[in-house]
Amino acid sequence: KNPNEPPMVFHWFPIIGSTITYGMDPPKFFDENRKKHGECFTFILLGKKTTVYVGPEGNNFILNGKIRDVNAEEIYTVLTTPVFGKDVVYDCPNAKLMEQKKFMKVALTTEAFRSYVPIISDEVTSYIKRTPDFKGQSGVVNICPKMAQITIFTASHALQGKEIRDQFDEKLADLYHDLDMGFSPINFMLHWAPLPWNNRRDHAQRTVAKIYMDTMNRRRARGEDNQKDMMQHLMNSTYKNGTKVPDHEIAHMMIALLMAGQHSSSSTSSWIMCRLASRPDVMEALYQEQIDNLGKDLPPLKYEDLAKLPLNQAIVKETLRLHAPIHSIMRAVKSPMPVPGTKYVIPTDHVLLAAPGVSATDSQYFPEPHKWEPARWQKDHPLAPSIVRNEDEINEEEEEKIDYGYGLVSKGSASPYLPFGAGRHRCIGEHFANVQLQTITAEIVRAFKFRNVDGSDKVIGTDYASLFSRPLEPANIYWERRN
Ligand code: HEM
Ligand SMILES: N#Cc1ccc(COc2ccc(/C=C/c3ccc(C(F)(F)[C@](O)(Cn4cnnn4)c4ccc(F)cc4F)nc3)cc2)cc1
Repeated sequence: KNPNEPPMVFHWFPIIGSTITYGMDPPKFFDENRKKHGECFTFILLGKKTTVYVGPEGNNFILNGKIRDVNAEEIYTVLTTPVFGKDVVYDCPNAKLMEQKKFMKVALTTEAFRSYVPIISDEVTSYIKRTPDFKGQSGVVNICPKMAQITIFTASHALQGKEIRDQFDEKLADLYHDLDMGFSPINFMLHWAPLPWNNRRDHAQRTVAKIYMDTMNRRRARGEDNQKDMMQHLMNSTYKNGTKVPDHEIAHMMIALLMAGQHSSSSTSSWIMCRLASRPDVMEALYQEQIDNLGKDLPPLKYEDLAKLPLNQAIVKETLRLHAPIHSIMRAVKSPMPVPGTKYVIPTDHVLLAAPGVSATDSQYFPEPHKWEPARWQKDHPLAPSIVRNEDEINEEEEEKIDYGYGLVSKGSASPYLPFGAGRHRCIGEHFANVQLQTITAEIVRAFKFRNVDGSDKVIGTDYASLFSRPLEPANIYWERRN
């Protein structure tokens, strides 16, 4: 029992430690141990001493840690590099990742989002028309695979461009599935194993990268540089040391963006649909909000309309508060880290684990924290977060911002709501995700009324076994077409 280290969670076996209890239900594991040991405690995850530090202080300690103290790529590269490809994201020095994030973020402009809204709307409406599961006037559907389909089409078309999206129908869909099989927590441990799915993953990675590189060569051969999509922007980008971004790195960044956009949005949009089915009253309020603000003939959605639908925006915010796709953010400790206000010094053989979702469901910040109540994000609502009146206000007014090389990001050290992380590794896809999710939600609300099959307000449990927490399957929803 070392007084200079955080308390250790009791466990019977070495190696296994608390892996199963944590892996089955991370939020329950965090809550139980926070009550026993306080906000900072250590447990054994697959043989690694893993120190959890929750709450705004913990989020700040880990997410705003100095680059000489905390390291992301050492933990994540075994998972991401076989799937994305070499020399990008976690397979390069952090300074290079910061430049890559700048390139990616610069291409995600308001002007680009203006063009994405009609694209996403069309993908949703045409999908609803052509898929057999939505034939007829009403029925029951297992919603997760449908949302995965809708998100892959919208994410690939908007983020990757039409020529890539059109290849998605045939071979890319299967290749994407093989790539995806490699994206699982088991590969944190078994990434090296010549398991059948790891061989398929490697073949898929090489094939998908080749599709991107052939597309780039075709564009050059035809002198086409007018396309205003992500690939074109990356082709025109140059690192600070003067070298142009090599084609294989462009292809690998495109795969990374596709994986990020797909998993986070398909999980979040599935949760949105499950939550709407549990609250038909909210779905009606959303429909009425569109009529009140866009006119009863509901003209085709455009980017500017999204800002006129505050409840629609709050749906995404509240769903991410209860269902953040990334429940555990991890860092390797590179030099002993004293924990302010305690006598703990975290040694370099520990891994740090931040769990922003813990403070997002803490009644100290959010009254009735487990109630899905999108209206709480509107001013003066009885359940409005006391400290976080509205996360944007905190960011604009009081919150400190720092530029790590890809634009100003909030430290988020005061905020108990950080579904997109904070600090150096903060998400650059937040605005794209909001445009995509709000557009998908608004189109689904126009087309259907949802309710739970048993008419209750219950919501399905969470599957934590995959990399991104998502609804347990099947998540059946009763749908009825609005005529
Ligand atoms: C609801 C949607 C999303 C959520 C909740 C989300 C969440 C996050 C979180 C929590 C992080 C920090 C990870 C860490 O600190 O280790 C992150 C980083 C990142 N995300 Fe997202 N994300 C979403 C969508 C996207 C999209 C659509 C893209 C790309 C278009 C994207 C690209 C990235 C990138 C490039 C990083 C930086 C990783 C790093 O710097 O280490 N994300 N995201
Ligand atoms: N027995 C057992 C047993 C034990 C344990 C468990 C569960 O344990 C854990 C522990 C940690 C984690 C971490 C999730 C994690 C981290 C990084 C990434 C990522 F890097 F991939 C990402 O951030 C993803 N991202 C960002 N924005 N959108 N997507 C990203 C970044 C940049 C980029 F360009 C593309 C990206 F897509 N993805 C996911 C998940 C589960 C289950 C069972």
